[in-house]
Amino acid sequence: RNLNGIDFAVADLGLAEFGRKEIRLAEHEMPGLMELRREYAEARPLHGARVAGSLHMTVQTAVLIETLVSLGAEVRWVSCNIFSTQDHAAAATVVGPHGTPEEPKGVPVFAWKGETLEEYWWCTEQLFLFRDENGELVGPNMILDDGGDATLLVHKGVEFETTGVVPTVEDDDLTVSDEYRIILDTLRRSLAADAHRWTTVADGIRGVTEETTTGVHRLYQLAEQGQLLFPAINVNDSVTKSKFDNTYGIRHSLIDGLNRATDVLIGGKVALVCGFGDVGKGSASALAGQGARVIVSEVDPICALQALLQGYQVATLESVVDKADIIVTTTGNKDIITTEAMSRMKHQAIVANVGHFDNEIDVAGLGRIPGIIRINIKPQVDEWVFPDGHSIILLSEGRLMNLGNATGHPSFVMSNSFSNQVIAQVELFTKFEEYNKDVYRLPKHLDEKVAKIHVLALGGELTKLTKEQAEYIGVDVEGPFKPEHYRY
Ligand SMILES: Nc1ncnc2c1ncn2CC[C@H](O)C(=O)O
Repeated sequence: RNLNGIDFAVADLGLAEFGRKEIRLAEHEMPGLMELRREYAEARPLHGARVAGSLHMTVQTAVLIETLVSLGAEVRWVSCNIFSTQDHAAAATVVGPHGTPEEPKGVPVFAWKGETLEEYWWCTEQLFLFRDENGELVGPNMILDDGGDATLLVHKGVEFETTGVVPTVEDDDLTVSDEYRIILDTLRRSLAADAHRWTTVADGIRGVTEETTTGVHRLYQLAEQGQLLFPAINVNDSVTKSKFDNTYGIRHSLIDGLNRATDVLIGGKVALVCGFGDVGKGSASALAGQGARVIVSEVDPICALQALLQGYQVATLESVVDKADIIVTTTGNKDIITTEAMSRMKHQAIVANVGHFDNEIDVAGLGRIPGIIRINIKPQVDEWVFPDGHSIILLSEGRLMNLGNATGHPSFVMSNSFSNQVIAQVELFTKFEEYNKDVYRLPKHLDEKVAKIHVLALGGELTKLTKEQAEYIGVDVEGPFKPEHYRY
């Protein structure tokens, strides 16, 4: 739809008032973003920026978007997951703080909870349709990505425009996901309409800032292959992002998701956590905190040793999957939970994924088991009954369940992550000539700056180094306090 010159596709603009109330409450919990608004209010460093954002359209993201706008940016937004949008936040973002549902004054958003995959990729295409002052179509000059889907569309678009052809895949080729077929169809239509569209878009992009582990992995792969079309800042590996959001965010939202989805008692149960990275660590501690007996599976001996020394049993999935009541995947890898594993699970075992993509659990394979029955309990909660009568309870169809079954990480922890996003957007937009087509991280002093805002917001008191102490450990009184290789 288009109202007052703003194009958008959201569930219901009537939810905007409710969304605005929750955004206002969230602002109080997001001191990093509010501090950056104050600091940059004069300079408006993002004036002229056209930011295409693909990141879960939640209340917290609405505060991020309105921070980017307050720094001068023009923004278009989609969610990066078909279940993660909070419809009232999407509505409030379109209406804006000073608009009304009849006369919106906010930001174009194309996102609603429960999109089909076709709708998801249609939304992602809308992201790139900015208009200049003459109303002419113009692309974004910045991407803010979470998982890399927006970046992927541009890169695949350029790849196929270069070769002049979009590959066709056989209908019975099971190695190609339904989702990738939709991406190919999207780009096939795009090439037919304009064979230079994505090349033109890519030429106009100064850089991308990437939110999450999985998206960052994709960027390093593109950079290694020399195929990265523009500079990238890896926001995920700011310490104040991955050591906080990934660990303490999931510690809050995994339990939230399990409780809203199943209300099952977690205490006394056996919980299998696949992966003991930043997300696995937060997941394990949350489940242990509820009284579950936590077993961890890991490929990396260092993470496995950490799990053992924190008191968790470390075993292979195959050896314990028939004893687990709750199974959570956090690996960022694929094919972790196979149909064979699910066929051996306890009756009504709960299967949940908190990795970015849905390929950790073989949901497509589950649907192909002869005689399998899917019983929808409620949105994003399905019971899958096997021919032998046992069933598993699969959350959010194997997609991110903390956002699908609950509302994702809480505001305060997202304030850390999104402060890094805003700083990274300003850095790349204003200094893009200083960057090559490679992947960068923010300097440590900015990481410490984000941390300091949030320490003080929680009433923490920082101790100051004396000049002598600073010299003794070879740092500046004001930091950075640690060498690059320090691991926190
Ligand atoms: N509340 C949230 N708003 C936006 N994104 C969220 C929220 N909770 C988790 N995420 C996912 C982003 C996270 O930083 C990641 O790494 O994927």
